Amino acid sequence: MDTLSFLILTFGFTSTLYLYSRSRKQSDGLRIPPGPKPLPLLGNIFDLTAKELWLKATSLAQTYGPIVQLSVFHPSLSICQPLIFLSSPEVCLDLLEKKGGLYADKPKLVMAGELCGCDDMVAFTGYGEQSKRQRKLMGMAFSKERIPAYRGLIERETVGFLTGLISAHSASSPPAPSSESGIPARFLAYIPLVRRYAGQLTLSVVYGYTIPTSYTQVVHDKFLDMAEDCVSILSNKIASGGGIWLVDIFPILKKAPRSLEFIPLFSFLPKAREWKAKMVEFVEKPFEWVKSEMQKGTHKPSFCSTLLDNSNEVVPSAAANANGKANSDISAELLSSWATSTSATSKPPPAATAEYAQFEFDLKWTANSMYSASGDSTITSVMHYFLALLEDADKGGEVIRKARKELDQVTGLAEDSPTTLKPRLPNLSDRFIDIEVPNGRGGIRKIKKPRFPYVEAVMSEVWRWGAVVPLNLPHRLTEDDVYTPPPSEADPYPSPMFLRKGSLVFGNIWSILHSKALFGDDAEEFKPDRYLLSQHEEDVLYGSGYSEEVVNEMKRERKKRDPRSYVFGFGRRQCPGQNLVESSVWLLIAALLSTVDVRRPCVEGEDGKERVIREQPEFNNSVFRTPDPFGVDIRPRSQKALEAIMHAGEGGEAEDFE
Ligand code: HEM
Repeated sequence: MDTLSFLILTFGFTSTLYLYSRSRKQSDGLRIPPGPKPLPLLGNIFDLTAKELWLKATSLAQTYGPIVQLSVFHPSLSICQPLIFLSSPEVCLDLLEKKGGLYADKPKLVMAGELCGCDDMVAFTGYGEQSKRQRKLMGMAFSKERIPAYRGLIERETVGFLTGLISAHSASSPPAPSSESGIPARFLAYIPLVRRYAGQLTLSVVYGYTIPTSYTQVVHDKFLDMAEDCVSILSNKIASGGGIWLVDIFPILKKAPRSLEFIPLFSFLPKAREWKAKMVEFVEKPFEWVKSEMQKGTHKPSFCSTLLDNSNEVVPSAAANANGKANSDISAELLSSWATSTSATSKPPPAATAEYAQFEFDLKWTANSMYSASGDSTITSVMHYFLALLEDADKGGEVIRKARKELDQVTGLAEDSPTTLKPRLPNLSDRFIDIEVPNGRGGIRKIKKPRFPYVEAVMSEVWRWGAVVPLNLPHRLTEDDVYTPPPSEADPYPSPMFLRKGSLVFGNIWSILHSKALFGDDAEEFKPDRYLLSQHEEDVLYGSGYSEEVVNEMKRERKKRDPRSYVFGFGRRQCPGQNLVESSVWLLIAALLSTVDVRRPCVEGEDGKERVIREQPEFNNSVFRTPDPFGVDIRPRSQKALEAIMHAGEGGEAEDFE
């Protein structure tokens, strides 16, 4: 298309849309959700901030109530894109969960999907056959039953991470140069280690790939670097400001000839080409690597290799013929053999059918989605832990003292622990104790009781206080909907609202997790004690003689104040990695609490006096609430703790694969 005809076509198209929209009935006489007044034509674009949009959405909810609508372009235009923010647990539950089928779709974004090549990433796939197939594959890898199989892997990486931390801070390390921010680099040394830990866990599980260097060496790994680059492009560039680009509203813009790309309006086109090339590489390279390792017979069993190796049992038509077994039974057996096996098997290559091609395509994109979604969320959780512990240290270290009181009884890491208790790191089998209590009806209730309630509370509070994905990921409404929200301070007598088909719906996780109504007036503070059970709750949940109804009612009540009910999103798109991070983040937090002290960095001023560096963290990522790098002084708590880490790193528990 030449430049002139392109411009004429674009002008004609937008004018037609505008004229058509002026006569269009929008809401069947019902009110649309409230929000700040949109500007003529432009709508609310100036209310959308690229930085910490969740704060803006929360303050709008205080003014307008738990459902707020902003629009890109004026709501009277049919080209307007409504953005709906849900800021209370009740409305998230009513819409995203109870009406889950209507709200499970994803926006079909021209820029992110078609132009940047992210259409087939799980978080972008529309609700339908493809997303169901992909979620089924992930369910096979990360169901609750599967998680114990990753125990050895999680423990090994936790030890590696601690060893790296200790070595980065040890006195014998060469003095590290100062960073650009003026903070000596050794106080920032934990960041590449967290990144490596998060990446390595998923690389092992998904692709069977092990980064060749140890945690004590500086690491630039091809797959890790690629993931970091692409996830940063995704969340900071492509999805910045809600992920809506002008080309999403006017798809015709994508056809602009290259000769127009020097105009700022069309600068998205060369960017999209560059980003797409990177995304394609990010999906293809690790998957091709697994296949080539399999051909050589040198692969380690992983999610990809197991499914590829047994594709004739997983691909639907083959599975239907295989001994008459249902597909899901075969899958469960198959994955169980993978996670416990340590050696590679080799089978003849599968037949090249359309179904097989579909299976490989799904597998490749699902693997990539798990890999890209797990990195930043895990890194962000760990950084929130360090931020919280810095505040705790400022206040005298009550959190760490209470947590250690519990952990030391098992790990023997206190200075006054009995000598009969061999000092060691915590491991995943320490987490729960199995108890059996009479259920009040002559039977037995089997319960997994947390052994360290305070450590559990620290993890819950890290997730609540930090809010890893504060605005959730956008869902798309597939049909017009009518909803009356519950009364709120801002809207005490709510009337029914019209929610338009095609609206993008954001669950404002941040506002829920920081709600005073739910968590009290001290909701802004980091306070794990808020989750500790009262004596009555302890009796009902773990004591004998209470009926199932009473126990279940108490569980329901506690669930409302459990951050896990919100941090992993809602309904049919809820995070599939939750069970894995429940274990990995728990162990990391328990191990850090047990073994290392966390303080604000100190530097020597020109006057020779020590100066504490106090940084105010900035949050510039628009999807994850990842703080910009901040300095932390991390040291082993004691000689005993140091030896426990070094000993675990030399072998011992860390090699204990199940
Ligand atoms: C603390 C860690 C994590 C947090 C807080 C978290 C949170 C979330 C949230 C809020 C969503 C959006 C849910 C929605 O749209 O309603 C999501 C989606 C997703 N997460 Fe996670 N996540 C974490 C770790 C992981 C891990 C470890 C994996 C994979 C191994 C993973 C894989 C995914 C995928 C594939 C999606 C897209 C699901 C879909 O659209 O159907 N996440 N996560």
